[in-house]
Amino acid sequence: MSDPIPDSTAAIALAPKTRQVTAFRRFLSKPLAVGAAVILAIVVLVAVFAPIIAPFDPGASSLKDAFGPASAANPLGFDSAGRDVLSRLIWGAQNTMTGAGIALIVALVLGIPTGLIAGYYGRWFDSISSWIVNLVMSLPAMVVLLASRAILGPTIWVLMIVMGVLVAPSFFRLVRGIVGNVRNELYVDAARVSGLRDWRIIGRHVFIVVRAPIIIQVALVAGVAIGLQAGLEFLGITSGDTPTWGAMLNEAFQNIQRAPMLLLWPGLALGLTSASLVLLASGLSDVLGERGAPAARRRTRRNAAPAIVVPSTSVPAPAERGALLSIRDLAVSYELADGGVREVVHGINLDIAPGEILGLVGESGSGKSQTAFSILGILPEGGSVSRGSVTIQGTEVIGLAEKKHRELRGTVVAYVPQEPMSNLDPSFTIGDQLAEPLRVRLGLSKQAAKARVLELLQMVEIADPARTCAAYPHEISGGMAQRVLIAGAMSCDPDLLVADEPTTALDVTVQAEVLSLLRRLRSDRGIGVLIVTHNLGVVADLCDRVAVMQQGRIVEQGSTEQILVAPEHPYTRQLLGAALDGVDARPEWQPRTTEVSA
Ligand SMILES: Nc1ncnc2c1ncn2[C@@H]1O[C@H](COP(=O)(O)OP(=O)(O)OP(=O)(O)O)[C@@H](O)[C@H]1O
Repeated sequence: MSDPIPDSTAAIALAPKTRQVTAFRRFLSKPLAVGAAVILAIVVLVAVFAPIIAPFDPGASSLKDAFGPASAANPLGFDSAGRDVLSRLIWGAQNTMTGAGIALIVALVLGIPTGLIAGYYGRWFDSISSWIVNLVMSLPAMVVLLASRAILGPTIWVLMIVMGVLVAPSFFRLVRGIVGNVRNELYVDAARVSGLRDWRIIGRHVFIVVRAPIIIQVALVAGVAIGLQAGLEFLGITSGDTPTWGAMLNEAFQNIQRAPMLLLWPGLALGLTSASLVLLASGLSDVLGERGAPAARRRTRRNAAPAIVVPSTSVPAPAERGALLSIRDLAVSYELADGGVREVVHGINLDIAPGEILGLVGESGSGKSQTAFSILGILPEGGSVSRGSVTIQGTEVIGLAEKKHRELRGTVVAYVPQEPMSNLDPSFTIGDQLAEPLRVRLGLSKQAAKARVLELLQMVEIADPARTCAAYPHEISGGMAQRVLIAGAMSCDPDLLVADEPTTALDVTVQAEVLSLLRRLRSDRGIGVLIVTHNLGVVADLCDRVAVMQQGRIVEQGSTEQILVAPEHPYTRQLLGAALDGVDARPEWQPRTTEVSA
């Protein structure tokens, strides 16, 4: 069957490098930012090639030349010690940049990893690191630098390391804040469910989102570091031995009456460099800001509804456990803010045999997703399995070490989530995202993974796999995105597929196609499927058996035919009734009466 939405594929031809090119073009359209980048590039080149381009030794002095005027050999004249001003300015670029670089490197090394860990994991690491950061931020920087000078000596490089520690909190806070939001993105959950390790998820899916804001922050902090360094030198807090722009300013200021021009050159260099960094940061923030912002689609934390105790209905626990999936007496609980515990799934039993499709139906909040998450071992924070057993192919997964559970995810049990678009990382092409688990989990080479991705896309009936492979998520339709997620779930050839409302976000035609795809995968590959849905149409179309959930309990289960045709439990009847409510009853067929005129 071909994809009915060919329009999206047209856009795909533009795909992979378009974003970088557009960002670069957008940058070029900002004259101030481009000018600033050019000035900074010149300063950096001068700093790097200072030993080659400086005409004289910056420390060589000749008292007879003190305050000597400009000449062809010394275009900017001499300072109070008879040193060549141009050479000192050139070396000053190198030393000033090195000082700012040291502060930046220390700040980045301290701020980014801690911000990533605190934002991603939260808990005790976040509390402790945030406490330390608040402490550092509450310290007056100048006082700390003066104290450091007294203890560690007047060397500028040592003071720049201290400055790096003082500015590290700005990176920590930036990264922690963004990562805290991104960790709730569905595509991060999807990466977790596909069995990827945390460090890989952080490195690949999370870090990419903070990259742009970090670049902008680097430009701003570099300006601050240069300014502070110059301030320290100007106040004479450092030894002043190293030719830096700040040290030149200090020396010039002492002789302002006699040679005011000496202030001009280091002042101009500092002013131009700092202003360029600010302008560059602002330009970058315009250009990269849009890409850096995390997608606004987040999984919202559901509101806990008050617990309603309903009498347990007698659903006999099957005597034998299902060969593929077997759930016995599963209960899921959440910790409450007041220290109490709320049980949301109350001891359910379910079984799935290989090649069987089981529908888990029930109204919103009945516990369907909590059951699915328990199987996958991805219950949200605060939730835990409080009792019971879940086995997949005979392996008990409750209490299984996270490492072992991760090994099962993707290869034995895979997940097809509800919102296709939110589960794809907007920063990577479809091909990249599908290849990732193949390379990491199955150890395929780049080439082999690419070939397998094309096969997978073909398997889920995507019309032009090569184009889709090169497309970003925003360049494909919702139906294609759902197929891509199914392809991703099938990539490591699992035996059990857990699909959470896989058709809810799709229109009716595409829904039908996705259901037929799931049916075909079952018959071709013999996988078992647990499909979570509130749509009885999906159940009728796809499932062999149905379990009906109400308020955390399974109130009835049986074959699809039995549940739909002869439901026993009042709640099942109510569900069926609700499904038919709102549908206009079709009027009874009447033969058309045609009046024949005589
Ligand atoms: N993070 C959470 N913290 C506390 N309670 C939660 C949390 N997530 C879900 N619950 C509660 O668990 C119960 C079952 O939720 P679940 O998500 O399994 O329902 P569902 O049947 O899948 O509903 P839907 O069809 O709307 O997704 C609900 O009462 C919900 O309020």
